[in-house]
Amino acid sequence: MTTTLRWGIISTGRISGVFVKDLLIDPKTRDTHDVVHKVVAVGSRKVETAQEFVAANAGGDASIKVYGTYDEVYADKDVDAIYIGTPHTYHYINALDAIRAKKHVLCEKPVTSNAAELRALLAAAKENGVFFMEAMWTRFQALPQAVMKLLESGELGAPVVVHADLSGDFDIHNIPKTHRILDPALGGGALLDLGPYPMVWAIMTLFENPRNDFTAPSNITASMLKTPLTGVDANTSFTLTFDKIQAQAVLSCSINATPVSPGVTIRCEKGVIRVATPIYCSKSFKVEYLEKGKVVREEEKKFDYVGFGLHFEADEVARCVRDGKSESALWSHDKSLLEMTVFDEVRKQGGYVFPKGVEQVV
Ligand SMILES: NC(=O)C1=CN([C@@H]2O[C@H](COP(=O)(O)OP(=O)(O)OC[C@H]3O[C@@H](n4cnc5c(N)ncnc54)[C@H](OP(=O)(O)O)[C@@H]3O)[C@@H](O)[C@H]2O)C=CC1
Ligand SMILES: O=C1OC[C@@H](O)[C@H](O)[C@H]1O
Repeated sequence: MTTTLRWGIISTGRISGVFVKDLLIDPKTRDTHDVVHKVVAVGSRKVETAQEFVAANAGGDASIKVYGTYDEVYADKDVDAIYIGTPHTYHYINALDAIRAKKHVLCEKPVTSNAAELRALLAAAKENGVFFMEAMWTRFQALPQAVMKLLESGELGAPVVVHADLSGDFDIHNIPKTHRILDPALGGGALLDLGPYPMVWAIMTLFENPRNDFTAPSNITASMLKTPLTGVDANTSFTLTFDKIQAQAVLSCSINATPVSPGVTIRCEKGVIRVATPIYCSKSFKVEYLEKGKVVREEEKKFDYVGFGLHFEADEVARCVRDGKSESALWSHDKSLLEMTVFDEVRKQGGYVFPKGVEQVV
C-alpha cells in the first residue's frame, strides 16, 4: 500500500522551490516505496508569483491550484499538509494559521523566533490534533544516521568534543539591508539561519547519545559579533556542556565567511570522525581509528541520492501522518525546543534583541 500526502506550499522563495522539486522526484530513486507526494496548492502574497513558481518548479502543472493568499491554501480541503518556507519571523503566525485550519505542518528551520512561540505552537497542534515538525532535514539523511550508528557501536569509545561550524559568504556588504539575512525584523544574522545545523549535529551526537539519555546541556556559553550594517550577528560561537556524558559541543556560524571542510569533527576516546562540508547535506565522512593516540586505520564513507535532500523529511511527514502520529521520533518536539531554548540563551548572552513586535509570544 502506498500513501499519498497532498501538500500545500506556503510562499514561493528559494527553498520552497527546492522543496517542491524534491517532492516531485520519484521516491523509488531513494528506495522509498511506501509513500508518495503530490503538490496540490501553492500560496503566495501575489497569485502571479504563485503561477510563476509552478512554471519554474513544477513544470507548469495545471492541476496545482495557485492562490494569492496563504489563507486560501490553509482552507483548501484537498490539502493534507502545509510546508512553510517564509522568513524565520513569519513561521509562528503561518504555522498557527495552518494548525487552526487543522492541517499537518512541516515548518522551515529555525522553527520559530524563540522558544515561547514554539511552546504555543505545540499546544495549538495538540489542541487541533495535527502533526507538527520543524523541517530539520539533516536528521533524516543516511549520512548522519550512519555517523550516529558508528558512535553508538562504541567502537570509537565515548565522544569527548564535537566541533561544528556552518558558514556562508552572503556578500553582506553588497546585499540590501532588507535581505532576510541582514534584516533584524526577519530574524537576520548567522545564529537563526545557520546555527540550526551545528546545533543539530550537537543534538545527534551528544544529546541523543544513548549514554546522555536526552539530558539537556548543563551549561551554555555564547558570544556574538554584530555587523554595524544592521546590528544582526555576523558571527556567533557557542558551547554546550553535556555533564552527564562529560562531553562538549563547540559550535559556530558565520554569514561572511566561506565554509570550511570538515564542517563537523567528532573527537572520541578511540577515534575521530570528520564530516565534509556542507554539514546540512554532507556526502562523505572520514574516520580515524586510534590506538594509544596513534592512527591505526582510516576509512571514508560516501553517500549519494537524487535531488537536494529535502525529500527525506517529507517522507517522514507522510509516514507520521499515515500512522496518526503527532510528532516524529527522529526530530521530535523536544529537540526543536532544546534548539530554540539554546538560541534564546545565546541571543541573551550575545545581546541580540529583536525589534519590538517581532516575537509574537515572549
Ligand atoms: N532547509 C534548507 O536548506 C533551507 C531553509 N531555509 C529556511 O527557509 C526560510 C526561507 O528562506 P529562503 O527561501 O531563502 O527565503 P526567500 O527570501 O527566498 O523566500 C521567502 C519567501 O517568503 C515569502 N514572504 C512572506 N513574507 C515575507 C517578507 N516580509 N519578506 C520576504 N519574504 C516574505 C515570500 O514568498 P511570497 O512572495 O510567495 O509570499 C518569499 O519569497 C528561512 O526561514 C530559512 O531559514 C532557507 C534556505 C535553505
Ligand atoms: O538552511 C540553510 O542552509 C543553506 C543556507 O545557504 C541557507 O541560508 C540556510 O537558510
